[in-house]
Amino acid sequence: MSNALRQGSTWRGYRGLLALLLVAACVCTLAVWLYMSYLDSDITQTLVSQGELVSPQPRVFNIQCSEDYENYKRYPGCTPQRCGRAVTDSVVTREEAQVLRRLAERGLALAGSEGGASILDLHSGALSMGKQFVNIYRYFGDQIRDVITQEDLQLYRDVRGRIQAVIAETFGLNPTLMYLTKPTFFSRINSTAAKTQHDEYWHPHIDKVTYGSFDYTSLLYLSDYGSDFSGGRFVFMDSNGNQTVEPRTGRVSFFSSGSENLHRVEKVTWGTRYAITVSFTCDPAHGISDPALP
Ligand SMILES: O=C(O)CCC(=O)C(=O)O
Ligand SMILES: [Fe+2]
Repeated sequence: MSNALRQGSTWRGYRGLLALLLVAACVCTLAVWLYMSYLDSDITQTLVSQGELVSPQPRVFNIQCSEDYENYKRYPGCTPQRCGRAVTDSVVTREEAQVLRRLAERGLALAGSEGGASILDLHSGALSMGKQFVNIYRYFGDQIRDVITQEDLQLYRDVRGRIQAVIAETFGLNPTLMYLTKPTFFSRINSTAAKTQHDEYWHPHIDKVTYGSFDYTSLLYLSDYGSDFSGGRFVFMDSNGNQTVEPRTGRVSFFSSGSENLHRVEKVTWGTRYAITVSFTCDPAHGISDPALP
């Protein structure tokens, strides 16, 4: 074989190998990309499960505050310097949560949404009724005193105060510079199909955007994931995956309300889920007083 011929076939061999390598590299890249996007969409970690007891200290997960805070007015002693999320089972006892749950049951039994999500806001008096809301204080007048007692309201105030204290301690805030803000409400969720937008509790959202005044959100759970209901886990949606909190009677979950804590609630698939949303603002102008009977 002449030299030129030999060189030509060697070159063709190289070209073939190169093409093969290129195809292999492409396939590898595609596989890695598919795997990464699969992981991205499917990583769900349980932050705290229903069966655990987080006590005596809250379990705290620090996260970087979002840049949104640069656009908000700062209130020293309250505006988040540190952001994050935390869960504690030692701020509200199971017995206290059961008293509040019975209050929620009695209140919501007065009416309720036609769809699967009803709320009762003791501060404004708003109660879901059919496809809308009524004001319990106007609609039921003095009869409401049979449903909501002074002891219930005292318990709400106590619990609110303790939640405020644990949030302040966890995030290094001055509790006297945090104010309860609206809406503060009991929620009852079951698996009935939504009838109006008010029933669509499962959409991902940022509390600071949805509610405006919120700086710190807390949720007090009044029923148990797995035994009272299924679905209905709380989901923090992070860019690298989801983290869930499983509701447990008496469990308090709290977090900074900015976009670092995008979240949603899974659809409830059976049973009934009760919770209370208790939130705080740093802006005294958005503060409200504790719920009281008129
Ligand atoms: O009930 C929950 O777990 C969360 C509700 C919620 O995200 C909200 O009220 O903004
Ligand atoms: Fe929320």
